Amino acid sequence: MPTTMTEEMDRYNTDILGIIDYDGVKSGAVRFKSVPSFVFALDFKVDVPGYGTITVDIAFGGAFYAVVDAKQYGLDVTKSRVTDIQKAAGDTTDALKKQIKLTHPESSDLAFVYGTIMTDGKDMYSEEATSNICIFADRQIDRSPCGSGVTTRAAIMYARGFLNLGQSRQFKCLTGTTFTSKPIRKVQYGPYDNAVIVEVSGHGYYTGTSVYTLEEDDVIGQGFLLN
Ligand SMILES: O=C(O)[C@H]1NCC[C@@H]1O
Repeated sequence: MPTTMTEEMDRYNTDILGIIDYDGVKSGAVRFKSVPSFVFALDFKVDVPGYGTITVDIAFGGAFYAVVDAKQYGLDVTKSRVTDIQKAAGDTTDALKKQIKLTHPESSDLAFVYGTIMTDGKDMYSEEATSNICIFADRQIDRSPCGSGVTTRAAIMYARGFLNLGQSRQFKCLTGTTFTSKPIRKVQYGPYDNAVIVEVSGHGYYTGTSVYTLEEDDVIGQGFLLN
């Protein structure tokens, strides 16, 4: 039986793969392989009104995120009020949208800052988990360490030489949920020769089954476009 994600991908002849362990009774570990992930800018200075000049890394791990040590705002991701972290991160995303133009090698519609990930600054390798909180879209707070977020963090750690191919790092968030993120393959992606495919794993739970139907005369159900 295949034992690594790469072997599984070869087995199914696919580039996209999510795997859920299931013993016939109970679900278990869940893992997926990311899209090509890459660093767009390291140590980018952004002027965030009310906070001053903040230094962020910007990278893509399925979406573009700014990754920043919460200490720059006088905050602590394990102790500060979540609303304070949400405001600082949201204001940073808003400021970046005005102060940097992003590009993506394949999809221009992905070329925007989707969120800001506040971290404990523990980027250098450790067997201990590093904590982060991801504030994304319209200032939503992720209840998990964020799949695309820990992909992004792994791409940055790889680029900085803090994480090697095949080396796992643990990420946790306020709810206590932990994800593992591991760069598994270096790839060339557009102009990025240091892009990586990242494997993210966590734990999944079965929540239910739905069956959807489209009746023949359901015209709206077929989709519509308002403009
Ligand atoms: O885990 C993820 O990647 C998603 N959760 C919040 C941000 C992304 O949409």
